[in-house]
Amino acid sequence: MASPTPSLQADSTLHIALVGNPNCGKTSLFNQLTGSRQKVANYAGVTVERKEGFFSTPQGRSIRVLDLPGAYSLSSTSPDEDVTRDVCLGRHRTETRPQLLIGVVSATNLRLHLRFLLELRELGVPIIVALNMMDEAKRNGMSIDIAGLERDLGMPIIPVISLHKQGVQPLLEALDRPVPPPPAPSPSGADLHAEVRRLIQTYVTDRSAGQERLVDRLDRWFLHPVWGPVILLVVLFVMFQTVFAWAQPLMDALEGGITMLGELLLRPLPDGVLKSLLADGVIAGAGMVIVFLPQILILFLWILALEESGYLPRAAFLLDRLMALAGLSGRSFIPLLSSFACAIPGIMAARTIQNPRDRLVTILIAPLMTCSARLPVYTLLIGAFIPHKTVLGVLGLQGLVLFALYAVAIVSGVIAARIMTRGVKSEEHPLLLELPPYRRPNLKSLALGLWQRAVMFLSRVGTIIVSLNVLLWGLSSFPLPPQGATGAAIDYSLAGRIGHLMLTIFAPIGFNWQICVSLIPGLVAREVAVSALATVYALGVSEDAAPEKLLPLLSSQWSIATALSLLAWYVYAPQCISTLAVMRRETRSMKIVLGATAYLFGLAYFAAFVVFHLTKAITGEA
Ligand SMILES: Nc1nc2c(ncn2[C@@H]2O[C@H](COP(=O)(O)OP(=O)(O)OP(=O)(O)O)[C@@H](O)[C@H]2O)c(=O)[nH]1
Ligand SMILES: [Mg+2]
Repeated sequence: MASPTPSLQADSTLHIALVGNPNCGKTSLFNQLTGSRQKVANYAGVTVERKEGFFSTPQGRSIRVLDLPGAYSLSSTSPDEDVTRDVCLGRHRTETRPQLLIGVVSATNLRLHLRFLLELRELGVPIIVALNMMDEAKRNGMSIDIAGLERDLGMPIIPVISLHKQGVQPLLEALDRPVPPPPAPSPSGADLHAEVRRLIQTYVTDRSAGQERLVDRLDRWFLHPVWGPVILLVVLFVMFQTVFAWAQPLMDALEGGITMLGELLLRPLPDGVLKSLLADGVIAGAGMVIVFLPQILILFLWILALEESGYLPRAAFLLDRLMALAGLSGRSFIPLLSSFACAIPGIMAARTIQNPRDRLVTILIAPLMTCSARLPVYTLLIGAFIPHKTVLGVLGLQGLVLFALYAVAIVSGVIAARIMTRGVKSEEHPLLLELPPYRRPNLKSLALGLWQRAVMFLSRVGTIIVSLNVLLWGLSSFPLPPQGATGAAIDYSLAGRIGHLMLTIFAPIGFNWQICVSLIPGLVAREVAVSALATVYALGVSEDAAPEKLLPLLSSQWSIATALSLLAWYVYAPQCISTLAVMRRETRSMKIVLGATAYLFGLAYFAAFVVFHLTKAITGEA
């Protein structure tokens, strides 16, 4: 149940915090308790900052709860774990020490998680143990003598399943009882590992012990030195193929719908400024971007399913050698992988990296990983310039080119990192990655995740993209052409003039003035370039010419060299203000941000230049 504002209840509110190892289900539990939708995924290091929530127990006790980043111990060495340590020790700058800790422990990983719990016991703070993932433990044939363990540990233990509301009911009820006294610490100098072994031997029966588990059987394939990388490649390949193949019918339908809606809305309006604003500024612009919703959702469906499946840390393990080539460790993999959705969470996830140099390099190359905002630009250009045909019988050429764009970005990231680290090996501890159990993605949470993405995307279109496009429309429509002018109005406008001026810089890489105009709003957010192109071209036709669709227009007006050059530009250019802002926040250095911006724009220009001239030489275009 969501609760009233904290300030009203400040005095009587119980302050609790969820503490435990990474991936034990703290955020799942937090979401069930508070009704929030914080990110949950099946790998270690998902939560990197504390999150606050409020709820009340069945009997009306109001509670403030903190979800903390997972930690292996209280002697942390990475910025995310620092938060957890500081809160637990009462040393945090803004948080008071919680009155009660919920020690979250996964029943499927007691060997590791009980150790941290024993460390928490030393703190002298009341603790309730939430023994999570009881469903999985039962399925694995495990049984735990909870009453015995509870007595031995001196802390109440509440079995929970954080996948659904009923699963956490027992914990809610426990929170209605008086706060337990702090547990007695272990005798000083006790060997915590030995203590954990004793506890498990005494209270846990694992009927599956000795049998080969599904995890091991799957890992034999997924981590195989030859088959592992082959499977990884196939997974990525299929992913990009489906982005085109599955999305096409949906995109066509959306496009048809938007065109119809536009006509319906615009028909009653007289020709003039208002009609042009709506048609060329809003509908052409926003419509052009909305069409890409299916592709973005398909990409996210894959990302969410992979995140939940437990496969990602395996991929990190396989790519450890590639990371070593870049002078980084496998620990940089997940932050970089998150950057494929969006560089912002990726840069934040770099907090899980202990070594400061590795962390900085990871942050600096994160914007090179292909975020989902590039997808509209990529697919627009691929759709216009790459023929829709299959090669080798089954592979779509368009999907193949998309795959290649991603691959180029990854290789560039590796090279950039190698230059920054000068190939010096990472001093990060050797990769001790936890391999989580495999899990079938839950359909409900997938659907919810996709829904959240769709809402986010549409609200971005409705806010940033529409406003930038309206602004661009204004710049492209005024000042009005002089009396008796013959060309398109945009040629006389401010944007038209700026575009022509920018040609001095961009003509050498094959950009025309329309592309230059679209780059300006595209600096704020990448997708805007697509809607901006739609607006610029819509305004570019003279009054009596019939409006044309953007795609055929581009393929008839641009040379392939220009299209490929723009694609190359988009692989590298740091056109996203929010990414630069997060970089500033995470590194606390404007110098780093300026350096990153300069190196990324430099790379973009260089790559576009090479691609443009190479393509021209190959195709023999003038
Ligand atoms: N079967 C099962 N899965 C669970 C349960 N609780 C959580 N999970 C899954 O466990 C994984 C990790 O959950 P999170 O809530 O992200 O774990 P966390 O402790 O917040 O992880 P970090 O933020 O990385 O420290 C996800 O795949 C969840 O769906 C449970 O009770 N049963
Ligand atoms: Mg979490």
